[in-house]
Order: sequence, then structure tokens, then C-alpha cells
Amino acid sequence: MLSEHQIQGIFVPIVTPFLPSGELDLASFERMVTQLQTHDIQGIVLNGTTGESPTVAWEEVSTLMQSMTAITKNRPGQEPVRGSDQNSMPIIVGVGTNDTRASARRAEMAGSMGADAVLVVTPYYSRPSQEGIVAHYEQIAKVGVPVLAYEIPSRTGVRVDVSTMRRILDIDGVIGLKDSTGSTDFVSALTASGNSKPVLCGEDRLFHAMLCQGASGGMLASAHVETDSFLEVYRLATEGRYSESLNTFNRLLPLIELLFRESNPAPIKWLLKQQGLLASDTLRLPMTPITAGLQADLGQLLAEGPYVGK
Ligand SMILES: O=C(O)C1=N[C@H](C(=O)O)C[C@H](O)C1
Repeated sequence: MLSEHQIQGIFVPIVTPFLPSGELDLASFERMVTQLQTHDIQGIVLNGTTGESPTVAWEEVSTLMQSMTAITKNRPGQEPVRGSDQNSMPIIVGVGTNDTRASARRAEMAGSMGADAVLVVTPYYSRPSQEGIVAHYEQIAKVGVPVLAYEIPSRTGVRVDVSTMRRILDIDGVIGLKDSTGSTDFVSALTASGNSKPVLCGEDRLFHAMLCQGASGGMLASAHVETDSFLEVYRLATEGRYSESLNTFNRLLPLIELLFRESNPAPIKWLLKQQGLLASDTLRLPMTPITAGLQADLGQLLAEGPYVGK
């Protein structure tokens, strides 16, 4: 199980590969996991936003988890995970829904499948009160699998106040936050007192800025590619070498901008297919493939960019 001290470094929210028929593509998934675990990342997130959680059935999550744990229990030649003596790659499973009981049940099942923590998004759509949101996290944390809260108002339609988030982070069993609020204000407010549980950046274009404001790492879809460059941005920042970290990050920005010009994960799936890691860039509806214009721009970056495709 993950502890709050391990909520640092880079976590990659893995895509869920589909065949053109729409079925799971396990061969591509295994290739992706095998490739990712050769990097010094802190963990992989299964069934996150980038994993298209709204259209992946729970039985499919279980199939993916079995395949992933078989690969990640042997992580040859890697240092132990930061903050622990664990050598296998930690796995965080997305279990958040807008139904508290269903999310708690999923957290329990994820724990029995070997998840090291669960990612729980702010309950979307129903527009619950701040009290309701706290109670949601309390119920799920009671299951006993470490919980990483996930605040992403642009997708959920609700916004958690800073004071509410402090209460959520105070819950026993909540080990940190993934901040996809779209600005650095939330992380600055939370970390200002110096005693917050860790906050990971979940907004790729703000990764460096959030590290400067006290974030302990990032959960970044774009780190599927150029993984070592994202790790370098992180490492330099943790060494206090912020301007060198910014230089590396600035070279990644054109890539990040293109990967989020249209809805994630369509652009990253297209790119991974070009790199031969995915057999197909198929998405499940209502997600649709990227436009020809974005294909052309990403293709140009692949051909010319100093940072992509190496
Ligand atoms: O799947 C995730 O985790 C992430 N989701 C965010 C989103 O798609 O809005 C972006 C971030 O890179 C990671």
C-alpha cells in the first residue's frame, strides 16, 4: 500500500488501448506497461481520465489489473520506489464515481486486486454540497485502501473549496491530492502552512509552476512520452535548480500544448500509435479521434521536435 511519503515523483495515468472493434487490446497494454516500468517513475494509474474510465467496465479494469500486476511485480534493475523499500511498481486504480456506495465498493475490489492506492475524483454531475463531498471521501477512506483525492472542476462541474479540501486531506486514509484545478492557487493555498499532505500536479502545462508552489510531483498524461524529460524537470526542481528545471520544461511545452489542444486522451493515443506502442488509436464513443489539423501538427513535431520520438 502507498503511504503519503510515496506521493512524489512522476505517476503516469496509462491509456486503455482498444482494438478497432472497440475490445480491449491487451497486447498493446502489456507493451505500454513494460515500456513505462523501464523509467524511474513512481507509479502507474489505471482507469484514470486518460484511461477513459467512463467507458471502461469494471470487469475490464480487473482484466487490466491482472495483466499489469503480472508485469510490475518484477521491475528489474530499478531503484526502490522513492519513500519506501518497495521494488515493484506501485499501481493506483481510479475508482471514483458520483455514487459513494459504488465507489467504496470499487475501492474494496481494487484493494483485493492488489491496488496500492485508489484515485477518487470529486463526485461529478449531482452537484453535491461541500459537506456531501467530505462525507463521500470519509466513506471511501473507511474501506482501508489509501485514497488519493482528485479535484478537476472543469470535468466534474463542482468545485471543492480550499477549506473543504483541508478537511478531506485530514481524513485518515487520504494520502494526498491530485490537483487539476487549472491554476496554481489551490496548491499554493494548501501547501502554504507547510503541513499539508502531498499534492500532485494533474495539469500538465502547470507542472513546473506547481513544483515551485510546493507540489510533490505530477500525474501527467503527457509523461507517456518523453518520460525521462519529465523526470528531469522533477529532479532538478527537487534539487532547487528551478531555472534549469524550467529550461527543460519549456522544451516540453509545445508537446504538452498539442496533447491538450483536443480532449485527452485522443492526442496521446494518436502519438503512441505513431510510435508503435499502440496498435490502434481507437477511442470509445463519445470520444472521437483527433482532427487532421492536429495530426499534421503532431506529425511535424514528431519529425522535427528535439524532444519527441527519441
Ligand atoms: O488521467 C489523468 O490522471 C489525467 N487527467 C487529466 C485530464 O485528462 O484532464 C490530465 C492529466 O494529465 C492526467
